[in-house]
Amino acid sequence: MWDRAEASLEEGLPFALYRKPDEIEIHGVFQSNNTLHHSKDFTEKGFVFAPFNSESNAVLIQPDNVLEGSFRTENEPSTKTISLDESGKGAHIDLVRNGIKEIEKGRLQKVVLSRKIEVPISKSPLEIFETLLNTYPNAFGYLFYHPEVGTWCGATPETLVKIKDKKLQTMSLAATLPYVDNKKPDWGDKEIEEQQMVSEYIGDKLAHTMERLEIDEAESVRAGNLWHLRSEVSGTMLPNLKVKEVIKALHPTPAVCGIPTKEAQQFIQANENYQRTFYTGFLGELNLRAQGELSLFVNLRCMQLETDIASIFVGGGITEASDPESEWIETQNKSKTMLGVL
Ligand SMILES: C=C(O[C@H]1C=CC=C(C(=O)O)[C@@H]1O)C(=O)O
Repeated sequence: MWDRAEASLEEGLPFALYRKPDEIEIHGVFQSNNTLHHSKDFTEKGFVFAPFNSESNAVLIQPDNVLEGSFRTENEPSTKTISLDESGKGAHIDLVRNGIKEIEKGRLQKVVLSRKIEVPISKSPLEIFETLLNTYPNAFGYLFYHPEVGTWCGATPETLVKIKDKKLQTMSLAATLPYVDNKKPDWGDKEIEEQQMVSEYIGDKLAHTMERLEIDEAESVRAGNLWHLRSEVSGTMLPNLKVKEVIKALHPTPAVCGIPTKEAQQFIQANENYQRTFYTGFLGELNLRAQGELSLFVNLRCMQLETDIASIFVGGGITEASDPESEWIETQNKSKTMLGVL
């Protein structure tokens, strides 16, 4: 599979390699020509790669060749010290301040604000992906390539939605604290409220589409060097509900956009200093195992790889209680996830 991926990169042919959280199997979806396909309504078969902007088309890698293999994780001792760069601090703090002002005016309840960090790289995409698989066994780890889209990889902790036999699973994931050895996180009111907003939003959005819907209590989950708060959400879809409607209800969730969605999207578009493209979009298997079965993840803790440069994307949820300096530190901490594999 690795040779095939290497050859596809050389020949400019699209593919996706991925490993689901806590699994050992690696899957490869390879397309045998370089056509840029899109998914119209998520009934197609393949690997989907969708941008943040829900109005734009989702890219589809057609499964001309599907390969499976296993990957034995070697726990690479992390000897590396990650040096963090303070450039971009002023601009990010201003962005967060503007977000808080907008919330105080009552136009928004929450908004997720992000930035891009560019770093030089010397490793190949496959070397980076191998380190990523070794470093983050609990995440959804992927390497995506399309000559017209670029090369992306990531280790995301967030499921957008899994559907099988009309049974749906998703999650409300928000709030961040750094991981400290042998210590449980001590969540403050800001974080608890931030995650509750996401749970309530998902509940409201899905309620009318489900026969049954359960939202579990929030629990602390570890994602690399970070802690998050997560509630598992599960339900049974109404018989005639289409997958497209479920995705429309869920993407973009307030874990990556905000509340209300449209106003938060407009604020992000007008105020972030770059284009998110595929960061905070979603990706994964579409009808590959059976029609109506999918396994999609939110594109977080990710980066776009170019020949000598990687663009790492990091953001955080802003509420009225946010402190700009802490939000800056949070994005610095989040950047360590990808910096650690370069
Ligand atoms: C937007 C990101 O994280 C989201 C997911 C979990 C926790 C988040 C937070 O604490 O703000 C964010 O909502 C990111 O990692 O770039």
